Amino acid sequence: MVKVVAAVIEQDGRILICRRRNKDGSAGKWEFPGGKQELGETEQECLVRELREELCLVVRPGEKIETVRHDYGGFSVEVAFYRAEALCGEMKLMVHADAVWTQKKELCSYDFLEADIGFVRWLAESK
Ligand SMILES: Nc1nc2c([nH]c(=O)n2[C@H]2C[C@H](O)[C@@H](COP(=O)(O)OP(=O)(O)OP(=O)(O)O)O2)c(=O)[nH]1
Ligand SMILES: [Mg+2]
Repeated sequence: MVKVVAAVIEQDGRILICRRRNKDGSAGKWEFPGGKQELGETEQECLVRELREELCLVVRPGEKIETVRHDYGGFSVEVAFYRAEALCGEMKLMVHADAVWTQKKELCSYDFLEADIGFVRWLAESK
């Protein structure tokens, strides 16, 4: 079971989502920025590190919204979705093909990674 932490960064009713590069697994799918938790690292530390590495953003982790387990057939993941606040940094795409600040209600029109689909539906309906 691979443990993954992902960030839900909301600003002015919009949420930051990122598109995976074609060379990655799950090519071209949309996701919340984040990545695999390293040994000896807390979930919050992982979130801060991943957002710095992937987008050059300094974030402050907020509440854990939900944990989702998903079997991709061959490997399974446990994704912890955290709210996060972007403190500073100019966003720069280091690993993703694209990033979009989407309206919450438009979230469902993006082709997300399988593990995220239920969560995305819930988030799109949330206030
Ligand atoms: N970042 C992220 N990964 C997700 C999400 N949903 C989901 O199933 N995953 C899966 C895809 C990957 O199999 C795994 C970790 O993804 P990752 O590619 O971001 O890991 P990483 O940043 O540490 O990258 P790497 O060092 O392994 O290249 O979690 C999500 O919303 N965000
Ligand atoms: Mg990642």
